[in-house]
Amino acid sequence: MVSRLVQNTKVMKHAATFLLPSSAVSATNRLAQTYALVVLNQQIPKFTPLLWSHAKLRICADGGANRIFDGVPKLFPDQNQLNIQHRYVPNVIKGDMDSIRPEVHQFYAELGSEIIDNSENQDTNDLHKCISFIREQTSAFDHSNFCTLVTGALGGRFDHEAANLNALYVFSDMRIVLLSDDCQIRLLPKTHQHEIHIQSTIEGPHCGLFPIGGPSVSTTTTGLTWDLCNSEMKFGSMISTSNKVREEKVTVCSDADLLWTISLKTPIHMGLTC
Ligand SMILES: Nc1ncnc2c1ncn2[C@@H]1O[C@H](COP(=O)(O)OP(=O)(O)OP(=O)(O)O)[C@@H](O)[C@H]1O
Ligand SMILES: Cc1ncc(C[n+]2csc(CCO)c2C)c(N)n1
Repeated sequence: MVSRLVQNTKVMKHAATFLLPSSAVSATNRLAQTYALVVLNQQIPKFTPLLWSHAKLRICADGGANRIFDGVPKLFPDQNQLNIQHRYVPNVIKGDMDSIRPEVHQFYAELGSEIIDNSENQDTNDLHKCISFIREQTSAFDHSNFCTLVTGALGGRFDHEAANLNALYVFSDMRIVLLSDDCQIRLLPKTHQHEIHIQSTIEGPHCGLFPIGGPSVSTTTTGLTWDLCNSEMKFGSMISTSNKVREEKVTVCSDADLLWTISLKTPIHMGLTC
């Protein structure tokens, strides 16, 4: 996953193969990753069941449990709603517990979800609490092979969105991908060069690359329509938005932590099997 190339610089590989059914990922294309899924309190993407099937650990952040309870059955309108609710039971529900509805709390508690009430902590949001938990659980794993997928990080209140982006920076040594129906966002830490393997059936072409934690004096890319060549980027000056992927592999090398975002398509296979 992390190989060393020129001048001993580590290369981190990225691929959104979690948006493909397991059967569609070739052995060469497959990154040996273990996934956790965190469901936040925003509309769940229609491919949530696919993420659920890939994940070894499924966590709802407080009101995220309502989203699974209400939202997953709606994705399978022809099926028995209660059966679906019994099939999608989170391992853990964690947060300050001011948003989960009492009947949802009771339903999942009876089905064995571990419920962790952190209402005493009003200094970090529920995504932060969930990722801290994942970090504790996975300390035995090689973090570079572990990836946390997050649904519902975008949309609605901008202070929530800002806190969710901040979580990428707070936990910059972990692989975390924020997902909505329309796009995905991940942090590319400056500690590595990056190779992003584009899954063109499900993502692109629109993409963006920019620093939000501090300026970049020098960023160089390949594989984009508007590549950067030792370019400076900062808010208040140039940032790369409405760019497009031009090749199956995009490379990024920067002196700053950058956010990478790419649009998502809606192919048939993202539709569902439950
Ligand atoms: N509109 C939103 N946009 C983006 N993320 C959201 C939004 N609403 C909720 N979330 C995410 O889901 C998590 C759980 O949502 P919940 O409604 O329980 O929030 P909360 O922690 O009680 O926050 P607050 O009390 O400020 O509303 C939040 O911590 C946040 O990460
Ligand atoms: C400087 C500062 N600003 C805001 C909050 C409030 N806050 C931040 S995260 C959170 C939990 C939301 O579930 C709450 C209430 C704080 N503690 N410190």
